[in-house]
Amino acid sequence: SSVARRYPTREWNLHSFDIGRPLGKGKFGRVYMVRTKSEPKYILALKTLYKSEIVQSRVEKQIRREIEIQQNLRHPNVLRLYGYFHDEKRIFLMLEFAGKGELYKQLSKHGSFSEKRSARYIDQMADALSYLHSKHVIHRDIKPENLLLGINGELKVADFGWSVHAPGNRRKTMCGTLDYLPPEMVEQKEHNERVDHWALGVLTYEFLIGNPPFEDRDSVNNTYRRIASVDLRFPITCRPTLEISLPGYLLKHEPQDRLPLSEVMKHPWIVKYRPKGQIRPSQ
Ligand SMILES: CC(C)NC(=O)[C@H]1CCC[C@H]1Nc1nc(Nc2ccc(C(=O)N(C)C3CCN(C)CC3)cc2)ncc1C(F)(F)F
Repeated sequence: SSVARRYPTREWNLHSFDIGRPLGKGKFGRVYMVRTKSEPKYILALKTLYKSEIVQSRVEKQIRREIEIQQNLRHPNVLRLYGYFHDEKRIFLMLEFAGKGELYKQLSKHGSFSEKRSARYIDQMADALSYLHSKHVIHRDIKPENLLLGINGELKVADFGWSVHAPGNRRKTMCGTLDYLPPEMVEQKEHNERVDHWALGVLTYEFLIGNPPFEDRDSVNNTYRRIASVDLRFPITCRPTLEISLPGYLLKHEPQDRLPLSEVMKHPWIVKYRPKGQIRPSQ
């Protein structure tokens, strides 16, 4: 854009920052809380990626795509990537600092979330996903570990390492949990942005119940089978009210049968817990 031409991004380097406390370990290196030395003093999260590890895991293309995609995104529920720089050994991502940290830590601490908290997170997720899909970006890796919390507890979708421009056909082998994979990815078929609708259904279920719906801790193959057959079961103890119905509309085998995100945001359970007086961009 013309703005970029007039204000070229200034050269950033490690000396531009005061390094604060480590926030934890990312996939390819540590994450630090940092502050810019020059005014205005910004607090950021600086994510370190070791080039050697990126080359070894052959994910250079993925990292490049993650940077290119996330740098162009602007949404309150999507973690900002302000810029990046590198030295001979490392790449540094200048990311938005999420004041309340990692959502999965809250989930494991509480076991599961209340209806109100779950509904508010899912509402924000649906908003973020409809924004991403409007830019033809599929996240493809929605799960609690990839969600952060802003200073006011607002949800921030992060880690675009697996995101692609739709439609996608993943070639790399997946790592990490299978629990969030939809049938079409388990069956290695072509997939589209509806994979994120499926993952939203898994996320809703896990927030409310405390574990993902198709999990089988003992057998990966059985998890595959349960996903492919959409073997969805609700614990007898669960409250047979509205809140359980949302996963049922998203966890459909056929991608086109999954509830559109605009409908998720109008679902009675979501509307019921939306903060009063909160306006939503009209879908
Ligand atoms: C999505 C992705 C997969 N995940 C990540 O990248 C992880 C890897 C390591 C940290 C996190 N990355 C980020 N974390 C924050 N904020 C943050 C994190 C942790 C705490 C926290 O609870 N402690 C320090 C606690 C404080 C209390 N003590 C006891 C334990 C640690 C507080 C704030 N902002 C931005 C990022 C980002 F993403 F920009 F890098």
